Amino acid sequence: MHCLRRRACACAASRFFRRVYEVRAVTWQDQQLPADHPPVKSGRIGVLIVNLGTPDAPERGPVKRYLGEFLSDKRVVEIPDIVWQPILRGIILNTRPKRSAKAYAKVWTPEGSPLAVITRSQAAAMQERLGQGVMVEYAMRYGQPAIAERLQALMDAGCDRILLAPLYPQYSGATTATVVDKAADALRKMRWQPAIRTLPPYHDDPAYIDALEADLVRQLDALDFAPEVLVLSFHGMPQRTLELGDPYHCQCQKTSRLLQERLAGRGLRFRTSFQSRFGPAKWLEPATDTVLKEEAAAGTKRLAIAAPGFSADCLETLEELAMEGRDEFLEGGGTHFAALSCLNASDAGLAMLESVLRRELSGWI
Ligand SMILES: C=CC1=C(C)c2cc3[nH]c(cc4nc(cc5[nH]c(cc1n2)c(C)c5CCC(=O)O)C(CCC(=O)O)=C4C)c(C)c3C=C
Ligand SMILES: [Fe+2]
Ligand SMILES: [Fe+2]
Repeated sequence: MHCLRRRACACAASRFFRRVYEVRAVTWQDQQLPADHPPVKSGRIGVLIVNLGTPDAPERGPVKRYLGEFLSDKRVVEIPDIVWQPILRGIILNTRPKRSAKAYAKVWTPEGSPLAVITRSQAAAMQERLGQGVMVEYAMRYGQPAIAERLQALMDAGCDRILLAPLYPQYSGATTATVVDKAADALRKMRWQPAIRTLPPYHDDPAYIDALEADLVRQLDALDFAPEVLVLSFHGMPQRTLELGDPYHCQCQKTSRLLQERLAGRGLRFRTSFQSRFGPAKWLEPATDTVLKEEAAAGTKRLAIAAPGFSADCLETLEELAMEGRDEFLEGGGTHFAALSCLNASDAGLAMLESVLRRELSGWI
């Protein structure tokens, strides 16, 4: 501190403190920046859209890397490392990647994994709709583009207020919370942090229910058959997470109830179910595959299925529901099956995203 005040002094400590002082002085005294100083933040607003993540290619190696990161997240698999890591590294990562890569190959597009392609187009559409006053980026919780890197990109562009928007309508520790944790890991390392807001779950938001209603009605009306049953399938979670207080199950049930109220009067019967069971523990029930088999066995001939909890079509909807689910239902005796698309970058979906983002940005824009 002594050398800071004696600006004529040329000792090393003085040179160091003078440099620190000059940088701080930008805000304190509005002095000129040194030529090599990084750009000073200029008070822009950023939005970081985040989804789950997906492998870089539908091949064993990239799928193994992706699953290794995903399934090592303690928010996703809540088993102590000493027990879980040997199972994961010794068994799961030696068997599952090959099988999952085959499944990914069935849904892969020339532009890449559906989840990545759709998330990218949602971010581009939000940039267009929110205008130049807001900078929109997207990141993935697992894999690329990484949250820390895109947060830094927003800050480098001058954003000092950032809305972190995990695109999960229903909150769960394994999805929403782990995105916030990962962003916090990056923020923890920053001297000068941006102000952060997070997008709350929007499972019962009228804008979300409106969008689902409009998009599902549009798709149901375009079918060449009239379904008797509409299955609303949500991603599953271990039953234990519900018992420990995770609100995910209740939020799925609420979305389902609100949607059924909107679609009442269309002559449909509704089933709510949970898909993608993983491992031997008990998961939320009823399981989607069980419901499809039950319906077929009970004589239902025409069935449609939608996945309202997924903001973008992905392996779980395009392969598990639209391919495996179809086979299960038709092999059981059903005659007509339709897997309806997620909101994706539909007009209804984008209007809903814009509406929830604008609400969270209020006071900033
Ligand atoms: C313990 C395992 C898993 C939990 C818990 C889990 C929760 C969960 N996942 C999603 C959304 C998605 N999951 C996707 C793929 C996927 N999920 C698991 C396991 C758990 N998910 C695995 C192993 C996989 C990979 C595919 C496979 O090998 O079967 C995807 C699709 C990703 C893609 O690349 O397309 C999404 C989306 C939610 C919303 C959720 C909890 C609420
Ligand atoms: Fe999953
Ligand atoms: Fe519940």
